[in-house]
Amino acid sequence: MRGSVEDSRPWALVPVKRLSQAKQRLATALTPAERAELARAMLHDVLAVLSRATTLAGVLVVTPDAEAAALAQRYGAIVRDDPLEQGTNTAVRQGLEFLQEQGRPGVLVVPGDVPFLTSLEIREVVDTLHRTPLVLVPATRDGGTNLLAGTLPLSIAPAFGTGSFARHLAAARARGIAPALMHLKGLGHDVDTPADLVRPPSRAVRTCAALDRISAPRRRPAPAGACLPRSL
Ligand SMILES: Nc1nc2c(ncn2[C@@H]2O[C@H](COP(=O)(O)OP(=O)(O)OP(=O)(O)O)[C@@H](O)[C@H]2O)c(=O)[nH]1
Ligand SMILES: O=C(O)[C@H](O)COP(=O)(O)O
Repeated sequence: MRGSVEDSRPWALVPVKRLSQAKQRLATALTPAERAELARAMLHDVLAVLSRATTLAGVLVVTPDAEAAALAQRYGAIVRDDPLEQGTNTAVRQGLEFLQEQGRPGVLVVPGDVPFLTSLEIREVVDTLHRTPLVLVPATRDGGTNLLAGTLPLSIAPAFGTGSFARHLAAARARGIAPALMHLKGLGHDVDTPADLVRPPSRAVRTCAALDRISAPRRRPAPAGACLPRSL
């Protein structure tokens, strides 16, 4: 694994479901092939940022999907299978167990659908993690948790799913922990519903390209501040 045992930097943990099953809440707007393409593009952009983050010792991807696993390995991530395929929390727990067995000191749990995250935001989260045992980044719109970071073993159990931010916050407070809450523009924007398909100014080039290809037949004028051109 990247990062020696003495390496005090945390690891990123990315749970990724089978691409063919991804983004069910977009089924009213996108075909299954388009949903898989978008999920793949978003994973690319998430891994591109995490793999370059010098504040992380490594990236662990937990997935049952062979294509997602191959993509993760191209970015230098460690991959663990997810034979159970029983949702985000089971996958995250498998990843946490693995990182703890490896003696890793900390983790950033990052879903695969936050393509607008930035390396600066990751640095800010890691810096904050030096000062507090738990960091939560809420989704801007839907009450979800777009990043959960903590020293290992985690002080709370992963409770991802609808309304997860309030659950994570309550679990921390029940243990007398005041987590650091970070409202971050990039990490806060996950792509779950058709309303999320509007793009912020971003260098998530693969996600933007996928959205362009998907929206081309339905093209409305690109919203102001759409993805920056590839050349930038
Ligand atoms: N390994 C693994 N990852 C999962 C599983 N279910 C969800 N995930 C991942 O957990 C994160 C949050 O998942 P969701 O938002 O619930 O799933 P989604 O595909 O993004 O969206 P929906 O299908 O609309 O719920 C994403 O990175 C998913 O890929 C699972 O059973 N196994
Ligand atoms: O909070 C969560 O469960 C994860 O961020 C996923 O949330 P989502 O299903 O709203 O993407």
